[in-house]
Amino acid sequence: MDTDGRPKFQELPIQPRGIFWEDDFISPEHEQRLLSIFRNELEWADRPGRLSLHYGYSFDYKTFGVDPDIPYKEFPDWLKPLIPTTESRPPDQVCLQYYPPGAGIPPHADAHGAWDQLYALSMGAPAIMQFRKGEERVDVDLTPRSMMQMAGDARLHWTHGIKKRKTDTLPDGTVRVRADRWSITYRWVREGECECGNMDLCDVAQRRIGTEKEKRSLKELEAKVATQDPGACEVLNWYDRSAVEFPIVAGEHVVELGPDTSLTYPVQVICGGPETRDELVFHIFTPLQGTFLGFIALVEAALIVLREKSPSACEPQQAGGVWWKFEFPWHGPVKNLEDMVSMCRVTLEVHRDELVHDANTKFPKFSPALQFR
Ligand SMILES: O=C(O)CCC(=O)C(=O)O
Ligand SMILES: [Fe+2]
Repeated sequence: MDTDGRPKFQELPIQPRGIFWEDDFISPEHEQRLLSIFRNELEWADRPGRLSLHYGYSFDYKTFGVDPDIPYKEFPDWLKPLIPTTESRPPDQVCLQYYPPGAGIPPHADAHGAWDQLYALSMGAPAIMQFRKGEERVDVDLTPRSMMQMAGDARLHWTHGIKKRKTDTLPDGTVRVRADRWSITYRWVREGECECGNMDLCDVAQRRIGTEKEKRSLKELEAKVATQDPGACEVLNWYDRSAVEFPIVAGEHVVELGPDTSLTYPVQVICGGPETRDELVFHIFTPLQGTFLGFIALVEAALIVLREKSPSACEPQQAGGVWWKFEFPWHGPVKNLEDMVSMCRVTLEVHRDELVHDANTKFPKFSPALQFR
């Protein structure tokens, strides 16, 4: 691949096919200047784990395309020279991510329906990315200053992820300690539909077969939601495993899930208000129909974790106004529930009504106004 005169941008001779690579996309001096900007000039959320900042367009969950209502966020000056020039136009969405030691990203395939091309630039400390397909595992060392393009099989038919751990073991047995890593991922909106047909990984393929079931189950689910019995533990009973979609449920709060808005699932959580003081009502809304099966697994995994960590938290009478914080460092359809359970972070905060405001400030992501228009 040498479309713009950069002979170093070459496909790695490994499975999965489709990983194109360029070492030294930036110089060590350039990298140092960037790290200084990332460390000193950017505003990062104050919480542990992987953090993200977004540039360019935002994603609209209804159309699976660019959201015309969210203004385009110009690429900052430091970002402009880092844009790959191997595509015919600049990327539509760019995400800068910070991985402190121990942070990772669960195995996933970036949404096929929304995005076409995908590139990632690595900076700071190296980390091993694992590609997976069925039982196959392939480790790729994301060395600093390298630019990787995931195309073809690597993009569509294998998942990729970075284990959440503090060391990586190299092929020669050396144990390498993780340190701060930054990556920039670049995404181009897909024009047309993904036709890969991979039922495990493709949200388009899943949506196509899910649509029929959704229509059938929608009425029934609407009725269920209207008369639903409040209580967190009821959530699992709200859905019929064969049903694919919940109807839109009016709610007050939207929680961001996933590493960036492109891959974020909006979830509406209704907390006990004055009329439902001692009840916990937990509503889930996702217009991302194709990935909803994955989403159900996600919620299920979260609840398993939640029960294990604090069984009594599931008792509605103890709630009296509850803020649920679901943090899933995950996006894309779920294949492996075990991975999900080990990766998802669920925080349950119990508040009295008068503390709701505090919770809002503490977790600004709960505020729909801040996060989603
Ligand atoms: O950090 C990286 O290099 C890749 C992150 C990633 O897979 C993603 O954001 O989808
Ligand atoms: Fe990814």
